[in-house]
Amino acid sequence: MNNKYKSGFAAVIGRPNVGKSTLINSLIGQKIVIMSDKPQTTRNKITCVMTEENMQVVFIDTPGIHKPMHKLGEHMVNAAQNTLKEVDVILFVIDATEKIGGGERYIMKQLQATNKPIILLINKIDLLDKGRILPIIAAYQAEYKKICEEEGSKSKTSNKFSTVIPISAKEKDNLPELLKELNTALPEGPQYFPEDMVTDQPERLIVAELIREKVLLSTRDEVPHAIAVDVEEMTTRQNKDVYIRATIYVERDSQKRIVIGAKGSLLKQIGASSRADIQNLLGSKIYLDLWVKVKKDWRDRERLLKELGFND
Ligand SMILES: Nc1nc2c(ncn2[C@@H]2O[C@H](COP(=O)(O)OP(=O)(O)OP(=O)(O)O)[C@@H](O)[C@H]2O)c(=O)[nH]1
Repeated sequence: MNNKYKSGFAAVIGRPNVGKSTLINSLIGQKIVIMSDKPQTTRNKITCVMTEENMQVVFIDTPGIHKPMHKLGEHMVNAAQNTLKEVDVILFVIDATEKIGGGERYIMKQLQATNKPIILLINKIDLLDKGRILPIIAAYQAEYKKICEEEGSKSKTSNKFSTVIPISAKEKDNLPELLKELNTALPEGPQYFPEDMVTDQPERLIVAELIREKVLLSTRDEVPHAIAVDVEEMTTRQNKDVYIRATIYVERDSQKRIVIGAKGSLLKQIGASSRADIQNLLGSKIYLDLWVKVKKDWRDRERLLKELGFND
């Protein structure tokens, strides 16, 4: 029956750290979405395109929905809420090893207002005994029903998830089931993007995300999320080598000292590992010129947010 070509948009929603980036990477098979052990690292909406024989899915990797705390938080929340209105299907990812908490309830409150099909993905099942999965599914279904009733859900859909699939994004368990459900949920449509296209984000933004990931990984907890990376120049030389100049923005002098490290040692390390990843991504030899600058309270400056690409 399903032999018509399908295409459309799928939003990936979930609390920070539940595995959204890992899921997209597993599905698309290339490292393009920032991954780190720190929560809330996915700030840009990176759109990935997955082209299969029977469908093309454009994944919107939303920033984790959470309550606004400062301006940057508001941007993230707005981006995620707008995304919900534009898509054909919503993937709600939860971490099976964590109890349902305020974060999940907050998201479910927003989901009940949409009339889009919602696929609940119970992620990280590789960390659980099989017997523990069914009670988790039941708990989520009961909680969602309760929230829909409390909110007097006006949506046309029933107060149920369309489908629930236990998965392991890391081990790629049950991902074929997910593809099947996506195919059912998507409307008939053309292949919008060329087959070899994986993301529609400009390369500069991806390069900035890769560098940002390296800074977060190498500084551990010493430099919080108060960093941004701006790729100021990216030029391909005649011999096809690529020259990249990028600036890491921090909020305080002390953070600048940490990122640079003793005699520049940490910055060198960040540069080396970033270069390796970027080389992999672009397939060319990379010259990376990295700078660190202090911009105080940059999180609350609208203009700067725009400059750095957080402009929706
Ligand atoms: N064991 C296990 N770990 C997983 C799985 N999926 C993700 N993880 C781990 O969970 C952590 C967070 O994963 P991410 O993919 O960065 O999470 P995210 O939801 O994109 O996080 P934000 O970008 O902060 O919103 C990483 O350490 C992943 O390796 C899984 O299926 N099993």
